[in-house]
Amino acid sequence: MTQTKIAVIGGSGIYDIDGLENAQWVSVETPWGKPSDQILTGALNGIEMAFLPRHGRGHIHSPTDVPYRANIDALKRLGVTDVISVSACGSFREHMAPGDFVVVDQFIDRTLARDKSFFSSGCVAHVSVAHPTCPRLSDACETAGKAAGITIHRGGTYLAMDGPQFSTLAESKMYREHWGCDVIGMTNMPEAKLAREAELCYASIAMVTDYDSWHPDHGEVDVTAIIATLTGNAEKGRALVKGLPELLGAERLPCPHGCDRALEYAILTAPEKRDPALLAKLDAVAGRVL
Ligand SMILES: CSC[C@H]1O[C@H](OP(=O)(O)O)[C@H](O)[C@@H]1O
Ligand SMILES: Nc1ncnc2[nH]cnc12
Repeated sequence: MTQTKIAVIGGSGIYDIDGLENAQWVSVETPWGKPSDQILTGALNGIEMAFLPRHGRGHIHSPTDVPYRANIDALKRLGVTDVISVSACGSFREHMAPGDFVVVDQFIDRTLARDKSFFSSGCVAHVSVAHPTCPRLSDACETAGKAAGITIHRGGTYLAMDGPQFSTLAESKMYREHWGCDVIGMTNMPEAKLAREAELCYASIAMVTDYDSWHPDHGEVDVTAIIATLTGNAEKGRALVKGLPELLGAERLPCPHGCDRALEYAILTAPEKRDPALLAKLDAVAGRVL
């Protein structure tokens, strides 16, 4: 029987979580380099937990330089089954107001300068990301959020941009009016794609911190105001996370949406043509099918 192990990847303003039993920061080495930081492991209501600050404690990594592959590999290596991404985002919708949470279910990936796959020549694989988030895990996040009294919107399209600068007014209007995006951030891609390749269920909780730059009644994006909103609403995030163990339970059944079997038929390179060096690096993320 597989045991549930829930990882929380904390975004800007979230560098720690409290309340874990037997909490311990552990170092994890990966073939893809060092993760953003040590990983806090422990348990919550009898369920194993892991917490990784995406930007590192002290906010060291810029959105493009976050070691996304090392982060996902490290979580997989620790036996994580479910990944909850918590991030700050700008909103393109009036009703998704600062302080609200959005359970993101779609992405438009505008990032360029990032390593987006564990696979490459020597072991070629193509996974589907048509539905990049796990509905089962998203359900749990929505339920936990509502139980914690959070205004939480189910479903939303997240525009992932490189940054670190915020968008121009023309970009902001284009994403909102023509591309149908609901929120914007700089980190959920390629994180979600890599989680799928590693056969991890992934859900994204985006906390609205601002209206980006499109809103006529709000000024330009201001990082000080973003952090103030994040800090002022941090308790909501903590309350949501605390509700997850009970909802997910200790026994991890196969994901009804197949996230944990994403690689089943994905690898195309013939066994005798595979690069042994790359296969060695794939031991954690693809070991199940190699
Ligand atoms: C602090 S404002 C911009 C910064 O915040 C978000 O980070 P994260 O997604 O890790 O919460 C956003 O994506 C930018 O990286
Ligand atoms: N407006 C915005 N654009 C990109 N990333 C953000 N993170 C928080 N607010 C953001």
